[in-house]
Amino acid sequence: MNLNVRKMTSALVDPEAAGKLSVEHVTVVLQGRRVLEDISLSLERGQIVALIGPNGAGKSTLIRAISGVLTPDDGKIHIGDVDLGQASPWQRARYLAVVPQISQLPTVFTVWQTVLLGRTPYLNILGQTSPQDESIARQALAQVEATHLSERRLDELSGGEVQRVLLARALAQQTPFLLLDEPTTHLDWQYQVTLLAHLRHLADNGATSSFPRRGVLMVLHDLNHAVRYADRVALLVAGRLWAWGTPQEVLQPEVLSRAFGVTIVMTEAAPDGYPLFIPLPPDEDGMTTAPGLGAEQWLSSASSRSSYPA
Ligand SMILES: Nc1ncnc2c1ncn2[C@@H]1O[C@H](COP(=O)(O)OP(=O)(O)OP(=O)(O)O)[C@@H](O)[C@H]1O
Repeated sequence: MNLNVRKMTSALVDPEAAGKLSVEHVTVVLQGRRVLEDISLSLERGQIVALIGPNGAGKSTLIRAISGVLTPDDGKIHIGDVDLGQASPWQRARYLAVVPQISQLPTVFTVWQTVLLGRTPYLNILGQTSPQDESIARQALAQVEATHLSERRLDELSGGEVQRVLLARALAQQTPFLLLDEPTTHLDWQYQVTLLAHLRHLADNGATSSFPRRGVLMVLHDLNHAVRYADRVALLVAGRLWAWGTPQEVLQPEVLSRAFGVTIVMTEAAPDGYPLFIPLPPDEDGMTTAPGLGAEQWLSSASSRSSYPA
């Protein structure tokens, strides 16, 4: 019975036709607190959206609301014409793959079993994986350079290795949209930039020619990654969308300093043409100021000196 329902809902899913994920006026109340309030934003195929904001702002909650782990108290989330609130978990899994924070993981599986779980939405009526599923899982592991870890258990891996395996599972799911909650946490600098460049490639070209242009929504704490890799930035503060737009529009030191409660300066361009964001250490009163300059003066001079590449 259940299997037939699965077959029917699968037939209704057309991820290829899904061009845009829309979050419309979403509010989430947890234990009587409005953790998200009237959030609206969108993610198109081919785009990377960075979700930034201080601890506790609601970033993970928004990822959980979009992925269906929790139900918004108000508002809607659509992919194309599909209302995700009405979609079965099976349908959602054909549209969205999620890379959660590592702390949310079961660790008893091997790497191979974990990546193969990404093929669950495509299993045949007997629940078996096909040679094609296994080939796709192998490719996904190779893409994150983790083939050599296949037989290891997740609880035997370093944080960075687990992060890459989770990305492989999401890639194996072959969905048009990817949601990643702090994907660069635990990764060393080489793997951070490799991962982000790979996500950029997935957004621009897709993993395979048969599945082009993904939409990527990711929580980032490093503003220097957001400025380089995102097409749009959503700044959440205390459950509200403080700013939404291009990196040039949102990543302004005055806005960021107010949002994070620390003086953030934007310095001259790095060799690749992007500005650098640096939080200043607090002084004895707990405030942060630039050495030798008042914060305001520093911020205005930093703004006027900094430029974004075209
Ligand atoms: N199940 C829950 N019940 C009650 N409150 C919750 C629950 N989950 C999260 N919260 C609260 O909701 C707020 C937003 O949490 P969330 O994890 O979305 O923040 P975040 O922006 O992802 O933070 P961080 O950067 O620290 O990961 C926090 O104040 C948190 O304490």
